[in-house]
Amino acid sequence: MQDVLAQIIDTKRTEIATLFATSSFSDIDKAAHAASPVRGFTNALKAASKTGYGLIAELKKASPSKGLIRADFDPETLARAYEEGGATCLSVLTDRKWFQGASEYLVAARNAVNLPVLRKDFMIDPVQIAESRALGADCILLIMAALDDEQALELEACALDYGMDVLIEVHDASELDRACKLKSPLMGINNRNLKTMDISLDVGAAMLPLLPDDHIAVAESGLFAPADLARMAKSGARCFLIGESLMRADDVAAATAAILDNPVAAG
Ligand SMILES: O=C(O)c1ccccc1NCC(=O)[C@H](O)[C@H](O)COP(=O)(O)O
Repeated sequence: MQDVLAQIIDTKRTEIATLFATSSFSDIDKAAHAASPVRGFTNALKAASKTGYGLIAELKKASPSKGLIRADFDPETLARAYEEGGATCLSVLTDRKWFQGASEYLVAARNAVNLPVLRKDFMIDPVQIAESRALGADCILLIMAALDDEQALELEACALDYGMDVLIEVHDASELDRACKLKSPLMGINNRNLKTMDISLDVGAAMLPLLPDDHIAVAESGLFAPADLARMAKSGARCFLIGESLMRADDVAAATAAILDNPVAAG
């Protein structure tokens, strides 16, 4: 039995074959060059973390580990609530099979706000990078556990050529070593093991201090309360990626403000 990440990557191979059956790379590349200008994702996080926390708030309808997370999932409403609550950037899951996401959600969410947007999907081929820019994405995710060094370099170069930022994601020290050979300074430490789906904040606590000083650390997954952010902050993170805990809130704007521990925005 394959691990979860390997199964998701198999899905991506099938999706890419389907995409190439109907479109050429050059069609998608043209659309990427015609897309609306990028909003600076890394710069927004850098600016936010100078005075407080930077938050990447995730639109996540469902997940392999939790099933359906939010039934009344409306990307425009949720994006506006995140912006109102003080999020710095958005992350939108576009994978259909495993997360009940959609490319359309990214377009709708980005059009509803002024925040930079990460396309949260599983990138293994340059055509997905071009497609992400064509959809309007400002940043893409590269998961080191899903890529070899050559693939990571190629995909990062492709994203940077389109002017997008890249969030590199690691879960252990050997992935971090490999990630440090890339150019992007934005480094996510995922508390979730994507192969087993186990979550432990001990991962962030141990890994965050290992990041070189010229990198911007993003603590990802399993963050449910201000105390969780405080624990990651103690280990060096000023930026956070949060999905499930905010998606489950009745009042998403208030929950966003509250997890940032920002009483003004929380009203
Ligand atoms: O969320 C999952 O179950 C999952 C399973 C397999 C691969 C990736 C997965 N999630 C991606 C993420 O890491 C999270 O969406 C993101 O960091 C937010 O995490 P959370 O706040 O715990 O929803």
